[in-house]
Amino acid sequence: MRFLNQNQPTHDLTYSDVFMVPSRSSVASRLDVDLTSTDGLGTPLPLVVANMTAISGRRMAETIARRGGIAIIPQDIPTDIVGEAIDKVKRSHTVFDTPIMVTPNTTLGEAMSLLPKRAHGAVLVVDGDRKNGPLKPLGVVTPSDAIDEDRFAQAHEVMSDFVTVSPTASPREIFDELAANHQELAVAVEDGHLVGVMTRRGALRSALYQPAVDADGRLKIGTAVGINGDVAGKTEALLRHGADVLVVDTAHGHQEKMIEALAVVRRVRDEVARKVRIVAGNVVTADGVKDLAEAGADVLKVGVGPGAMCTTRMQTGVGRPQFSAVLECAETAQQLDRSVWADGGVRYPRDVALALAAGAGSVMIGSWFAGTHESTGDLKVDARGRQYKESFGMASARAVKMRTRDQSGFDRARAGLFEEGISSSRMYLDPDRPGVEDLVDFIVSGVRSSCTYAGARSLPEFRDLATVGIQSVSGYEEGRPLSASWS
Ligand SMILES: NC(=O)C1=CN([C@@H]2O[C@H](COP(=O)(O)OP(=O)(O)OC[C@H]3O[C@@H](n4cnc5c(N)ncnc54)[C@H](OP(=O)(O)O)[C@@H]3O)[C@@H](O)[C@H]2O)C=CC1
Ligand SMILES: Nc1nc2c(ncn2[C@@H]2O[C@H](COP(=O)(O)O)[C@@H](O)[C@H]2O)c(=O)[nH]1
Repeated sequence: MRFLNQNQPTHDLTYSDVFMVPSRSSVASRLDVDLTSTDGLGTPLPLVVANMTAISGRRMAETIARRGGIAIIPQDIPTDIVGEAIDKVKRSHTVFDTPIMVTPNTTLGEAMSLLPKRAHGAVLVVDGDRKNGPLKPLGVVTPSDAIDEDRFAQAHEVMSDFVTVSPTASPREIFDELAANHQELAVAVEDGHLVGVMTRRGALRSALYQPAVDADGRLKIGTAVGINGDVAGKTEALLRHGADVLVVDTAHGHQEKMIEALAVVRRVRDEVARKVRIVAGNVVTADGVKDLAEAGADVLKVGVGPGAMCTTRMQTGVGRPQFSAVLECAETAQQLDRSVWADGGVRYPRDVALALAAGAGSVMIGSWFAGTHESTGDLKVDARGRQYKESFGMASARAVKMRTRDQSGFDRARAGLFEEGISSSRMYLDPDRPGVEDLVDFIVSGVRSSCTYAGARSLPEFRDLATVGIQSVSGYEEGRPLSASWS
């Protein structure tokens, strides 16, 4: 990356402070751009879902991995539950989605309450015990099946037929089959047993994206470890459960306790002999990168204070504008043969592109993904009828209370005084992009386009070729679209 007109910045910059200019390009199509991450994880997309309790669970992990990214399960979740989440993700199909399933006797009211958990807009009625053995799909229930029906009607009484496809059908064949039948959801069945579902849009996505898979061809998932408590025991358990990356995470990553924790995580990883990448943070300086790299981190997580749930900068005055933090840390990491994740502050596709131009190997997103069907929270509706999910920061009093649940009442109450995050915020679902895959489409189309503007076919090329300028507030404002006339 270079600065336009050789203008070296005289102060640190946020994503909003910068822009990129186009360069002469030989890349004819945005589809010619390879967005494989450069952090050593090799995920087909450079996108990571932040380890935040309100956001990252197994539905999120499965969905994002199917499209090429990876989710990190937070450190506050009990290890056995994390193990179950890993197991479920690993057993998920890499191409077909997991449907919401109910038994034939489930009430319509209950079936409809489950609908927002996934973006398919349908609930599948199945026969069989989903814990033991194959399931037989019987029908689907959609909101239109529910119109004028009693909430206590049973699913088998209101369900409608579905389009059946073979698991070996191509996305194009499935799309065409659905279009010919004026249907939205296909059910993949093999020997009468359920394999998964695919919507028309899912068929398009399957043709555009590659799943992020491990050496055995199963979907990837990462987990976080804190620096307190039984770091060795937790690390070993997570590795044995099958975690594909370990994120050693704390607010102030450049502290000696982190360096000690990293040594433990690295030792256990080598003993268990699973060569997963170790990510550690958060840091924002070259010195932080050097110390954590020396302590055993493969990837450095960069960002103090840019997060949407974050009160650190207002509480402490500590942090650093994120574009400059990523740029400096990525340069140092590259010299040490390491990589960085740009963590926090991403609100638009442009921010992802700018983080990658600054040298990030992948970009971590939290709050933006909170307002989606796949985040962990329950869907709520405000007084104006807008759908939202509740989100909260991992250093908020709410999260601290959960994290310290094994401590005494006194210690918990004292820890709660040191909050540096928002305990409750509303993340509204965008009616045009209510699913995390809709946001992935939005981000990926933007980033592919950024790459072709720079003349880059891959992320290493993008980092080399991007030309970045510094803009005023009015420069940024000029780029914002208007939803109404200006006079
Ligand atoms: N990226 C960011 O800007 C931030 C991210 N977070 C996120 O919140 C989550 C919780 O992190 P965290 O609060 O570190 O909780 P942890 O449970 O990981 O504990 C942090 C440990 O570091 C010690 N510590 C020393 N100095 C600090 C400091 N300035 N801030 C916080 N802890 C300090 C704490 O001791 P003691 O409590 O006794 O002081 C405690 O032992 C993580 O997921 C983290 O990524 C939190 C804040 C900022
Ligand atoms: N200072 C705080 N930072 C937090 C808290 N919870 C999470 N985070 C950080 O934010 C990013 C995600 O950023 P976003 O803008 O995409 O939401 C996350 O990975 C953490 O590093 C918090 O309570 N306080």
